Amino acid sequence: MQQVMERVRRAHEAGMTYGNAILNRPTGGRSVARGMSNLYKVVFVLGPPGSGKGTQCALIQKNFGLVHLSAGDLLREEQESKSQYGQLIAEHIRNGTIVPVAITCALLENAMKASGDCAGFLIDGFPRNQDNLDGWQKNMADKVDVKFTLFLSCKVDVCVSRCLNRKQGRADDNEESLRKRIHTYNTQTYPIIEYYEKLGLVREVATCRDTDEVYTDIEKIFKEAGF
Ligand SMILES: Nc1ncnc2c1ncn2[C@@H]1O[C@H](COP(=O)(O)OP(=O)(O)OP(=O)(O)O)[C@@H](O)[C@H]1O
Ligand SMILES: Nc1ccn([C@H]2C[C@H](O)[C@@H](COP(=O)(O)O)O2)c(=O)n1
Ligand SMILES: [Mg+2]
Repeated sequence: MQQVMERVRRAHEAGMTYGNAILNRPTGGRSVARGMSNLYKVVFVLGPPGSGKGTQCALIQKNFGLVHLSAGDLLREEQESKSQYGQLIAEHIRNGTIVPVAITCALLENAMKASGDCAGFLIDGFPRNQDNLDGWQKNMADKVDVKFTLFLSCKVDVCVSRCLNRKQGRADDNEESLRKRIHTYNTQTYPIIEYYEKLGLVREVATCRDTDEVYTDIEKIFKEAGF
């Protein structure tokens, strides 16, 4: 994981201020924007913790050639890479609160720039609150073409049970963190889904079903969207 972040870091040229520190941010290498008519396609993937975002994104990536970027995974990698933001990120993850967008948006943009050619990006777990949305609009809106938001809906008890049985050693897969993560989802993330819904940009798929059944519905959505 550290190697991935190092590769991403080497692509950086300029600094981005955040608080008293600098989070390096790429300006060189391949641009995210590929001309006015050829912007990278982006699909946001949102839903409660454990709804199956990572699981379904892996299938979409495999079958449609979009690159899966999980904001949570990028933050965990950044934390593990002895980043100056490691402690801040760890605290947010444990408390189920949302890391300031300057960090997350820079990680996402860096990862996009470091990716090879692809059909687009699946941005999993972002934008997760108003701060995420504002930061994205400010820094990325004119560089990408957001096709839609895939909303994976699922009952809370099923989500919690999946996370508690996930066994990936995540610091936040415990009952206390999950309670906080669900609260953050309900109060901060769901309003973002409602925002995209008002724009006619939400495609909802219920995920309290077998993985294959869920994916069949998702596949139709991506085909209809021209992927
Ligand atoms: N449809 C499904 N049926 C049963 N188990 C599932 C299903 N989808 C995912 N899972 C399992 O539930 C757990 C959580 O799935 P996943 O990691 O994809 O969720 P997530 O939405 O990315 O969660 P988080 O927001 O916490 O990262 C995993 O162990 C996964 O294997
Ligand atoms: N946009 C984001 C995405 C994630 N985080 C932090 C806080 C989340 O609870 C944690 C885990 O995310 P997940 O892997 O469940 O998608 O990562 C954030 O602060 N901002
Ligand atoms: Mg996930």
